[in-house]
Amino acid sequence: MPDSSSIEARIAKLAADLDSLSVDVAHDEASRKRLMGVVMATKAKVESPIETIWGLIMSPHAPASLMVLIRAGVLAALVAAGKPQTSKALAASTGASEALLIRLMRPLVALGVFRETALHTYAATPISQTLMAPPLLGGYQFMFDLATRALANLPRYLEKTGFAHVDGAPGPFQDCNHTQDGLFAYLEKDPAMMANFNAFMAGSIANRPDWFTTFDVQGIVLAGAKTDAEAVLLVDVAGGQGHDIAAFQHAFPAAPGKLVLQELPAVLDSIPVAALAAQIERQKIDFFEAQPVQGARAYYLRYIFHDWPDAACVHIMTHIAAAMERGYSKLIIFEWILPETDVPLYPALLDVNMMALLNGRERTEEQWSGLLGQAGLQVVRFHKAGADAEGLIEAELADQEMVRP
Ligand SMILES: C[S@@+](CC[C@H](N)C(=O)[O-])C[C@H]1O[C@@H](n2cnc3c(N)ncnc32)[C@H](O)[C@@H]1O
Repeated sequence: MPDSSSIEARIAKLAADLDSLSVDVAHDEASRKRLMGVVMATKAKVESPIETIWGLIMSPHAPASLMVLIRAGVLAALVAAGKPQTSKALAASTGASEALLIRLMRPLVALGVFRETALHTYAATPISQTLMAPPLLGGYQFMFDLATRALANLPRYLEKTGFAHVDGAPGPFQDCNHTQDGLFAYLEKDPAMMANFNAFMAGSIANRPDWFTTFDVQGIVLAGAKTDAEAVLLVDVAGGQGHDIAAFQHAFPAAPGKLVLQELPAVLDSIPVAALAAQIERQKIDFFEAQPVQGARAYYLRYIFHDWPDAACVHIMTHIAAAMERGYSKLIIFEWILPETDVPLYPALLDVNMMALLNGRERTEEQWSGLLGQAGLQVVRFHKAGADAEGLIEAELADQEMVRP
């Protein structure tokens, strides 16, 4: 057994190496991710099972504390101040109890969300400053209020169903909110939370790259696209407030054909007129009804199918298939393609999130092929960007006769 002084010396050397490495990888995303993977894998080996279990049990407490400070206006007040604030001053400016603030600040200071600069005096950190960005602030509130509530209810709900697979409404979300509504109908009745959700979707989630910077858009969409005035190049089906198609238009200003953003009426109505370039046509739709654009080069859907159980996905896909031109139109899906084994933590967690919130799911290649097949479509190619990233599923009308809705 190595003596403890040599172990101490090795730990000190490792700490120093990690410290300098963390600075060196700060601007090299691939190396930074690799280092994070190594650190997490090492943590899992070094941590005792009891520490791991206790970490899981205690993990909701910090997000709840932070949510209170967001709602009470403390986060915004601290970030806006740009300098340390006492608990007394924060309590006076927000109306929250000073004793409450002091208690909730403790775990967040321990996690580095805020900094304690003196007794009961706090300052923002890069974490709290970053959290003020609308996509993150909206996303945090949406996820905490709706997803976390549905997730907390998941065990009780599943116990009631005899642990049946979640495959449609009513599911955990309906059960904990005592509603028949799905998430999107629910959001329509809560405009403030819908604004949080739309801001969340509009931001590039966790700095994920756009599909057109990762995949071969030239080969998949642009090459062979029709150039006549009426031709539609790309339909962003359920594209939120248009952030994705706007970025596409910005990246390919000379691409031939029209760009169409389709969404539910309430979402389209929430987009200011000047927010999107005039070249982007807006169209109100319900994707459970007939697809109004016939024969587009590409029907693009990002983060749509994981929101829905299989039967609903086939329904949506069947309507798109009915509008596609054989040998020309493509269905392009930008979502996770789960590996069969060793699924990375983030998409594995997202799958559980989809179950609790939307009765939806993430899918493997085999599951994607099965769904598309039921809608009269076939996979041309699964384009992958690594196990820890979303992939692009390129599909076309299947060789056999198309299924009509
Ligand atoms: C998870 S968001 C994805 C939005 C966007 N594609 C993105 O990646 O940011 C799902 C979107 O589906 C839209 N949606 C839900 N039900 C719909 C329906 N029946 N018809 C059309 N859009 C719908 C929602 O309004 C929401 O913007």
